[in-house]
Amino acid sequence: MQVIDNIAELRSVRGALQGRIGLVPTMGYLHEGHLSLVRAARAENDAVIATIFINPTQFSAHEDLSTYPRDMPHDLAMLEAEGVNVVFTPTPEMMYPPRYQTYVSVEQVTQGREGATRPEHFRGVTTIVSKLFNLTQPDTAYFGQKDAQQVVVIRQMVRDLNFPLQIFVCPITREHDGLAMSSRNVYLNETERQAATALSRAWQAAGALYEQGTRDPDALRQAAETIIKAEPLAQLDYISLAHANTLEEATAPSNTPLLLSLAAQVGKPRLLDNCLLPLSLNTREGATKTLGIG
Ligand SMILES: Nc1ncnc2c1ncn2[C@@H]1O[C@H](COP(=O)(O)OP(=O)(O)OP(=O)(O)O)[C@@H](O)[C@H]1O
Ligand SMILES: CC(C)(CO)[C@@H](O)C(=O)[O-]
Ligand code: BAL
Repeated sequence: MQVIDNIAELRSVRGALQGRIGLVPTMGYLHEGHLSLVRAARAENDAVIATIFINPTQFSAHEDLSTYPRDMPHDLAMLEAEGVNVVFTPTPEMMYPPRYQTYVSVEQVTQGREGATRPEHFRGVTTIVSKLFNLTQPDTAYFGQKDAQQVVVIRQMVRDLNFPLQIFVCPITREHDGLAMSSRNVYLNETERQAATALSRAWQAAGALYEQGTRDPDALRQAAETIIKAEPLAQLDYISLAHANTLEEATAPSNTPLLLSLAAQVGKPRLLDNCLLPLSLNTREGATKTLGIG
């Protein structure tokens, strides 16, 4: 495995790679969720490039950029064990040198949900992901359903800017009790860790109602909200029930694929979770075929 920390070397190593290239962009502090992306990329490509970069432009001033968890030696050992060919680990100064002034903004699907609470976030994500696509020129790039709005935003960007690549979406990898794996789970103490299961219990309640035939969007949102509100350590940020292709909020009963997504603060971290409805869509194939496919 080659670990590369500068752009010139990355370009030269990329130029020498043959066949189909899969890209897995991450912010590090890797867990099984990240590894599920790496394994999919490994199985479907001739070479895999992973990136580890805590991208400052997607954090607002009050967020946890300086304390975001880091463990580069452990991350590199995990990626090596998975058979990754190249890991790119740039510095912020390399990606955003002095006088840097170019940003990529997707205008509509960035609104609401994560975009409401983190107004600068997606501009940072689409900027860095564009740069990583340009530098690594992958055939396929892998993202997690956990950040479902991010998938929709990136797919919109790929279509609009004609990036010649395919996006694959991997389902959410969970702890045994349902909590979605996330690097920020490390911030949870024991009591908060228990309380954090409210997020998966919330979408499961809405999912069960949906499977029993309920289609009223407010009733589905309400089922999820009741669970979060019953957990004193969880502070609800939003619950959204939206069309999975466009992210337009659902206003009427519908049998087309929906995304129920939610965010809540539990102690220090703000946690995300979601499910596609019908629940049978929460697979790699289901998520790849529905999220952000207009
Ligand atoms: N539990 C998970 N299952 C599947 N994919 C995941 C999971 N967690 C993260 N990913 C995906 O891994 C990629 C890199 O994510 P990132 O490095 O931000 O990890 P994270 O655990 O989501 O961190 P954070 O705690 O900051 O949300 C993203 O495409 C993300 O959606
Ligand atoms: C896609 C990404 C690596 C861009 O910094 C980040 O937003 C993430 O880890 O989901
Ligand atoms: N996976 C999302 C990255 C972030 O929270 O900035």
